[in-house]
Amino acid sequence: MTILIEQPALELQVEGNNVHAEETNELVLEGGFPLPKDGYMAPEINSFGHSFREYDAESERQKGVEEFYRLQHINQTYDFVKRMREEYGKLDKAEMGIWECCELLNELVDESDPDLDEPQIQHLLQSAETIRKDYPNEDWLHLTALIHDLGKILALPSFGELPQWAVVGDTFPLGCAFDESNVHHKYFKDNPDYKCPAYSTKNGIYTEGCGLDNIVMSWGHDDYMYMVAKANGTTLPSAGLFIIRYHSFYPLHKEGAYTHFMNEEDVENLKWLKIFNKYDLYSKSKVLVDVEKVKPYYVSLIEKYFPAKVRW
Ligand SMILES: O[C@H]1[C@H](O)[C@@H](O)[C@H](O)[C@@H](O)[C@@H]1O
Ligand SMILES: [Fe+2]
Ligand SMILES: [Fe+2]
Repeated sequence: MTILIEQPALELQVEGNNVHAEETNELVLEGGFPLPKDGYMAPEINSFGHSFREYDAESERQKGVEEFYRLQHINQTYDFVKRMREEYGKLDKAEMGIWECCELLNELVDESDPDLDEPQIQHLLQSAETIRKDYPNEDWLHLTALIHDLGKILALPSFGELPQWAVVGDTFPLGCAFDESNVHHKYFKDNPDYKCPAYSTKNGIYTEGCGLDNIVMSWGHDDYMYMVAKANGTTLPSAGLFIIRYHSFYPLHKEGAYTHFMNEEDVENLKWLKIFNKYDLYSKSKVLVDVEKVKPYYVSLIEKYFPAKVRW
């Protein structure tokens, strides 16, 4: 069922290369989900003058990004992920609040990202502030955006200082064939799993429709943050947790690969992930957010959805 509700129009806002088109005045309710009509006009080029996620274009970041994917594709194996899940599942690395964690990302620059070379705290706030403008009433979505990349602390010394190939970049399932839509797919041929017959068919060790929850994904900030949020009893809705866990799974949400593993709940949650993705990707900009100015709002959301101290 689709219900149309009148909504006040928002003004046109232009910030650097981010343009928010005038919001349409209709809010579409589909199966209980309020989905504003496509109001966000994404910029066409990134801060380096290229299209977003252009992995082959010659740019100042291209070489480093490709080398990143070479290492990631060789080293992420089924056994490696199992070990990581066990180690980080202990949540014995630190105790701290969510905002404190955001501040730790002040220093970290993501080597896998062709579109942004700013510290990660800026990316968190840029995506949260952009989605907040278009979805003012979905506060869970603002908080989801704020925390979706917090798992990148895995690269910091007190969290094991994992190499970036074990922290960032797009994610993909292990235990089945690597789909060709993965960026720089060619480097998988040097992954030990590539030669393992049990992992080389379309379904591999899984069955169709088994649900993404049963799939072993490459290890990184997504699965780690999902683990942390869940084990600490967050009250974020299931769509928020799904966004956190699969936002780097571009082969699925952008290319439509691996969709045969989804179950009904995944299909519902994927709708929100696709919305979120626009803000995650296209909000990347050289125009920085004033951290102190927006802090009180986000601290209030953290209090609503998380305990004061979180185990990491
Ligand atoms: O380079 C990006 C990284 O910055 C993101 O945090 C991750 O979610 C993406 O999937 C990845 O490709
Ligand atoms: Fe991410
Ligand atoms: Fe992100």
